[in-house]
Amino acid sequence: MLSESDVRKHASRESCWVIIRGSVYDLTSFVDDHPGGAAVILKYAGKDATAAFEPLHPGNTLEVHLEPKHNLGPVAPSAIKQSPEQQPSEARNGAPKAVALQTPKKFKLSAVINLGDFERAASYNLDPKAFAFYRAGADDEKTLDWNRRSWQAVRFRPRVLRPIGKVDLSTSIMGIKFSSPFFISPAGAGKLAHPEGEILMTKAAAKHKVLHWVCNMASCTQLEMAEARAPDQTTFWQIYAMTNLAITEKEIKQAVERGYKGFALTVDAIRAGKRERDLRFGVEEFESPEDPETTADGNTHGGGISATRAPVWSAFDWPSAIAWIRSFTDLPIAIKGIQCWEDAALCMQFGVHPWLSNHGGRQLEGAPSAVETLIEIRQHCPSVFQKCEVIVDGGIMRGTDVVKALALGAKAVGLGRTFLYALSFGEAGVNRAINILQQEVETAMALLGVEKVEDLGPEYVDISAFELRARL
Ligand code: HEM
Ligand SMILES: Cc1cc2nc3c(=O)[nH]c(=O)nc-3n(C[C@H](O)[C@H](O)[C@H](O)COP(=O)(O)O)c2cc1C
Repeated sequence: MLSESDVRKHASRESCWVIIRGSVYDLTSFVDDHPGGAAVILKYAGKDATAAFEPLHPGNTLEVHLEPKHNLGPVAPSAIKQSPEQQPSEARNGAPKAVALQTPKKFKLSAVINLGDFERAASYNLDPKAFAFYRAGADDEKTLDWNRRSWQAVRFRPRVLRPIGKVDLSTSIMGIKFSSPFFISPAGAGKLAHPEGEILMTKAAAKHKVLHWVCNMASCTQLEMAEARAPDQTTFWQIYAMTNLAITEKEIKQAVERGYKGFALTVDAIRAGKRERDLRFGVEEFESPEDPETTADGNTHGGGISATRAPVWSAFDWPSAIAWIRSFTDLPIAIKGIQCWEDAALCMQFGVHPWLSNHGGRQLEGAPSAVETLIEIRQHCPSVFQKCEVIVDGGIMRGTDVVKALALGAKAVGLGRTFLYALSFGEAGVNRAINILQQEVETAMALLGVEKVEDLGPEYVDISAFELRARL
């Protein structure tokens, strides 16, 4: 059986062994193919990576992505005792799988009265590294901030003295009826917030009949999340095309078999954005003498948990991407990461739905917010709204933001971070986030003089702030 000292000898890119769940893996040939980048793996070369690995990966990742030759067998029980300082903070706090529940909650769910409170709560309650991973945006995080502020720049044009009774939030999204026009956007690593991970989002979504658009980078498996569905619940699946397309193809086929009824292909992440919050955490740990070296060219290994995403398949063009995904399913497809009207028009041409998103400001700093892209489409190619369902996300913090998006032509409005933060309180947190949003949307529609989602239109909003910007 391999021992602690055996593993320690393989702590470099040239020979990289790690321990995960008591087994030794030789990742030397895998390091440069790792979808989360080489740096994170090299940081744990020669050490036990279980605590860092678990919350970020579905339970079957090792079986799906590694060949049997990578598994060198079990490690002797005494292997790799790290000092508390060397361990990742989640491991220091106790059980490896969850970060959030190991520390007493400082910010109670009962104190949460709006969606922004979930972020404040998470900043108190979550492990700082986990919070940084969720919160991070690219570069100076200006796009992340702008996503939020851009909804505020849209003003309402309310109508009064209209009889308003029950406000009906229900709508259909890609052919399926839901109780609300907002949904849980695909966002991974849910076990950083709660040990049960994203299945709790599926359960809360079932309770409220809202859409959970499940993420393929989730920390629960596709099967677990399918099994968590209520009998009458519909969920959709999000895809990254990985360099090993065969793996993604299998994933899509299984998603169809497992009853996912709609798909999104995410196309805005062929490289990872430079998320400096993550990098700073990496650098802080990196300075310990145990960590890998800064190389002569000034690069560092171990630069944060999402710093250098490697191989997402980046050779697709429009015809090949759509033909590829269409060869697996006739179900509705959205292309996630549309950021200009020309690409929205291409979605229309190829019979798919445009999902206006800049990945929550995590990718290209300077990218437009979904508001700006909605306005562009209205100006240059309004037929997109007739032929496609336009989906949006990014910076939605209020019911009023949802209503503004719908008025500008969106069919469905996603929220990413908010539901991850809410998940730190378990299913109850996600339930509360949905309740808060439903109440805020309901109030905003009533005050606007509208009873039904389909009655919202551009006459209810004033976008002159954006026209002024365009003229300058
Ligand atoms: C040991 C074998 C490992 C395998 C087979 C593996 C596999 C994967 C795969 C397949 C993904 C893409 C997500 C998915 O489709 O499931 C991923 C993402 C990722 N992995 Fe690993 N991984 C390994 C080790 C590690 C380790 C030790 C870390 C240390 C923290 C790590 C951190 C990450 C991160 C940060 C992401 C990206 C998450 C994101 O940006 O959303 N991985 N990994
Ligand atoms: C921590 C985190 C992980 C994410 N993971 C994914 C993912 O795996 N796939 C994807 O298409 N989008 C992913 N996103 C982007 C979200 O789907 C969504 O576009 C974004 O969060 C919306 O912005 P918001 O967080 O301001 O609501 C992620 C976002 C965050 C914050």
